[in-house]
Parts: sequence; structure tokens; C-alpha cells
Amino acid sequence: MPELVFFSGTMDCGKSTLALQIEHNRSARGLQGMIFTRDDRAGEGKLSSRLGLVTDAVEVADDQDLYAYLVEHLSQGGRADYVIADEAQFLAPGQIDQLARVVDELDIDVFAFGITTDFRSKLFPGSQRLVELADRVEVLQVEALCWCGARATHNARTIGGEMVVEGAQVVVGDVNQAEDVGYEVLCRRHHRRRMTAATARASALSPDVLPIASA
Ligand SMILES: Nc1ncnc2c1ncn2[C@@H]1O[C@H](COP(=O)(O)OP(=O)(O)O)[C@@H](O)[C@H]1O
Ligand SMILES: Cc1cn([C@H]2C[C@H](O)[C@@H](COP(=O)(O)O)O2)c(=O)[nH]c1=O
Repeated sequence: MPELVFFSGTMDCGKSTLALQIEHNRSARGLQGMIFTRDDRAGEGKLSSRLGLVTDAVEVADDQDLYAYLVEHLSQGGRADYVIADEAQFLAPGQIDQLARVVDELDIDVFAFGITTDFRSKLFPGSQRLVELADRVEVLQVEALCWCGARATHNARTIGGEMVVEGAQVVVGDVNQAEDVGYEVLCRRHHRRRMTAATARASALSPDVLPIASA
């Protein structure tokens, strides 16, 4: 039975790498995929991984009907044996419904990849719809780690290394961007305390936390 699968996790946990591996293994066996993405850091119409791999993809527009797009593609003699949708958190809820329809009415597997929650730990609307509709939600096996060594479960937005909680939900960016707006993955404890690697380092160096010598 074809499935809608949501591979979810924090930023930097290997989602795009897995998407590229699925694409590679299937195309090596003569299958042809339809690859959708939206706002990848590598630029328009790209699906890229931090491991350096990149492939071309269809850049999804705001009001694009993904079901209609596939029907049109197939009716013009194109093939689509499976669908990959990266950065799926940026898709509109209606577009996730269209992907579910692709599975149910066109009998095509859809593999969606995305972060579940934003920098305020609120669900992205597209991810919420995926959790509601997916046949399976898969958490990636390679865990991203918080600076403390615990599994990272949350995404923080940082400016100059400090966590911020105000701003637009969507700001395309990357981890390890200390100077500018960037992101850092944290465990829940440190996300709640707004404690990033930089602020933890700074407080460890602060005289306030040095052990007091007994007089
Ligand atoms: N230099 C490197 N050597 C080995 N693995 C790396 C390197 N850089 C990144 N990675 C791996 O790539 C993962 C990020 O992959 P990516 O597909 O870009 O993540 P996502 O799409 O989830 O944001 C990291 O968690 C890490 O395991
Ligand atoms: C937490 C958060 C992230 N984003 C953006 C930042 C990146 O461009 C993507 C995530 O890409 P990745 O391949 O999973 O690293 O999402 C955002 O716009 N808003 C947020 O709150």
C-alpha cells in the first residue's frame, strides 16, 4: 500500500541527506521520482544536504496545487513512481492534503521531510497537517545533540549566539551562524532556559558562578 510518510526532526539531523539517499536508491533501480522543495538554503529549485549533496527539485509556490501538478505531469506522459517533499514544514496545510490525495488516488508513495516545530517550539502549519494525515511519522535515527550532550529536540533561533523568541515564523537560515541570525538545536531543558552554547560558555566564565574559596 502506498504511504504518506513524515520524516521529522530538528534542524541538522539528516533529513535532506535521507531524502537524497531515498532518491538515489530508487533511481538506481530505474524508478523516477518527483522532488518538491521550498526555500532550501542552496537556492530555488534545489534539495541540498550539509554533506554536500544536492539535486534539482520543483520549487513549490504558495498557491500551487501539488495533486494537479502531478496529474498534469502524468497526463503529459511523465513518470512519477514516488514523491519526495523536502522542507515540508513550509508547505501550506492544503498542500499536505494534496499530497495525501496523491497517495490515495494516484497510488504513489510520498516521503515528506521537515522540522516539526519552529524557534518558539510551535508547530509549523504544514507539519501539523502532516502529523494529522501521515500514515507514519518517523523520527530520524542519527540524533542531533544539544551543547550539553543530550538529544536535541528543539530548534532555537539565535542572534549573535543568543536565543530570541520574537520574529517571523519563517526565516531561512542555518546552524553555526554565530554572527548573524542563525539557529541552534537544543534539548528541551536548555530551550526552556534559553541557554545556547554561547550563553552557557559565557555564564561558565562569569565570576558569579566560580566556586567561592572558603575563608
Ligand atoms: N563534515 C561532516 N561530516 C560528517 N557528517 C556531517 C558533516 N556535516 C554534516 N554532517 C551530517 O549531516 C547532518 C545534517 O544533514 P542534513 O541532511 O543537511 O540535515 P537536515 O536536512 O536535517 O537539516 C548532520 O547531523 C551530520 O550528521
Ligand atoms: C526553527 C526554524 C527554522 N526555519 C528555517 C531555517 C532553515 O532554512 C529551515 C530548516 O532547514 P533544515 O534543512 O531542517 O536545517 O527552516 C524557520 O524558517 N523558522 C524556524 O522557526
